[in-house]
Amino acid sequence: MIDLFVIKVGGNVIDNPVLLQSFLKKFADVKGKKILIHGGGKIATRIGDKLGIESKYVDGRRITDAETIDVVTMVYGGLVNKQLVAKLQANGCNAIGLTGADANIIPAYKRPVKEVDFGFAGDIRVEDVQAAPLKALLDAGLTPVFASLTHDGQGQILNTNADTIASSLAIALSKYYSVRLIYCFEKKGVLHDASNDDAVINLIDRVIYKELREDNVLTDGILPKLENAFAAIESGVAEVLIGHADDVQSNTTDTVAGTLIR
Ligand SMILES: Nc1ncnc2c1ncn2[C@@H]1O[C@H](COP(=O)(O)OP(=O)(O)O)[C@@H](O)[C@H]1O
Ligand SMILES: CC(=O)N[C@@H](CCC(=O)OP(=O)(O)O)C(=O)O
Repeated sequence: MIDLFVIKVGGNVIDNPVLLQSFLKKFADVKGKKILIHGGGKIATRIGDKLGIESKYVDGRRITDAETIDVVTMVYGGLVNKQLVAKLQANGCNAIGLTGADANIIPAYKRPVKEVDFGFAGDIRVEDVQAAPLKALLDAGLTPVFASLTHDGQGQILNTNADTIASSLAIALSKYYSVRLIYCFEKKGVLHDASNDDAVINLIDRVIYKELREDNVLTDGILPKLENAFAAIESGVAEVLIGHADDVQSNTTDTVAGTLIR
């Protein structure tokens, strides 16, 4: 099988022009077939603030009411996606910007209201993801760049966590490719101590994950990231890595830097 790199870039990198520039150059230089996934939660929060629309999160997921879905559609699908595509083009990478609504690649359903009403937040059933149009774009030599938006098939855009989109696409594309899923963020990997950037844990399996959780080593966004990483590795994705955006290139080779998920 041909290799495919499915790479997600984190919100703290997108929000840092120096880190972002360096990441995009390295991403553009990655050899072979690749896909980029992004969110941009921090930028959406800032622009929402300017418009008087306050951002609320529960369990790391944004409460996406009617005003908020318009903000995130504009920010993720417009501003961030098109800026990333233009910057990749400037680096010689023939990128094409997409949301999950384009070519019906990521159908989703509105999260049912239980204790919390997340509004227009979309959950994905991996079996619904349409990998064939993505393969056609990859075969045409293009590099798809996905904003963290999906749709319900009835005309409604939904807001879906970018880590979840990355793992869902990686799983769906595993029928065509040997996929390496790489989560790039502003830390060198999953850390023994979140304040010590050098305390990288080289390998995490379910047993180690349980121990780390019991020891309260993992908090905030790293928890859903690891859940998405395990979902991928347990559903046919060949390799899953979590590492620094600056290490993206070595993480597409054998000289892995960061945390390997098994
Ligand atoms: N043990 C840990 N190792 C690495 N990051 C951790 C750890 N515990 C908590 N974190 C936090 O998790 C965050 C990553 O999650 P998140 O912000 O959702 O990522 P992204 O930027 O990719 O969207 C890090 O910025 C860090 O603050
Ligand atoms: C439903 C939900 O929470 N969606 C996320 C999508 C963006 C995202 O995941 O961006 P980062 O990877 O940059 O955090 C949000 O709006 O924050």
